Amino acid sequence: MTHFEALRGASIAFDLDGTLVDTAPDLVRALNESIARFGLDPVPVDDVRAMVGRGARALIVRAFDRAGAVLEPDMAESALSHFLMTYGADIAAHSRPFAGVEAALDVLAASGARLSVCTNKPSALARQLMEALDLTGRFERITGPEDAPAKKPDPSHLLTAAGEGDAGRFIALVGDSEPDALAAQGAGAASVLFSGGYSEKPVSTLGADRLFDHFDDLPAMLAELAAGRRPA
Ligand SMILES: O=C(O)COP(=O)(O)O
Ligand SMILES: [Mg+2]
Repeated sequence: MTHFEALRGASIAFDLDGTLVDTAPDLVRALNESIARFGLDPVPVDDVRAMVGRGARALIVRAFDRAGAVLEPDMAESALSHFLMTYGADIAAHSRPFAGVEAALDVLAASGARLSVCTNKPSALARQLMEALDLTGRFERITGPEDAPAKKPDPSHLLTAAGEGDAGRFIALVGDSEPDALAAQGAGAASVLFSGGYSEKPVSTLGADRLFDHFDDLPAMLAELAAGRRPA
């Protein structure tokens, strides 16, 4: 297997929804069941892809905004708890890692990189999904929004996910949307965005250090960035 020496000791954090795993089919089912109770029409899956990334509550708010419907606070609580329950009841019916994810993680791990998850998905659901897809053991840490001082785009989320390590080490966040790019930039880390994920805005407008279309290209891209950032 290929090894990339520049990645030894690097901390590479991954976003979950829309980056490691294509979760939209299960998210859309739970979202549509939750909003149907308030008379809202179903949101098509492609629209949901542009609405994920800022957490479960934001997803509900965006669905109401999209329908031009008023969301009272008690309705928001009820829709959110229904969504969390429905989604958690069958979290990985159709959700699968994107093509090439496991192979890319193998190369990064073999290169000595330390891997973590940095997600705005509620922590318990993130852990449940990772278990269901047998991905947990590949990561040092799964850091959801409840595990950090503040969630993405706050850089403290990425720094919590990256954990302790040498001060000058290479840190990157591999994500798919604006909160990922901003968290990486705020932390002084490299931002690498997947073009096949979920983003409200075109990923090319988010100021990322690199964009990639397929996970096969990711390890070499990270290695090149890490080599460039190495202190002389
Ligand atoms: O659940 C969300 O809204 C976002 O999750 P992500 O940070 O893994 O993309
Ligand atoms: Mg995401």
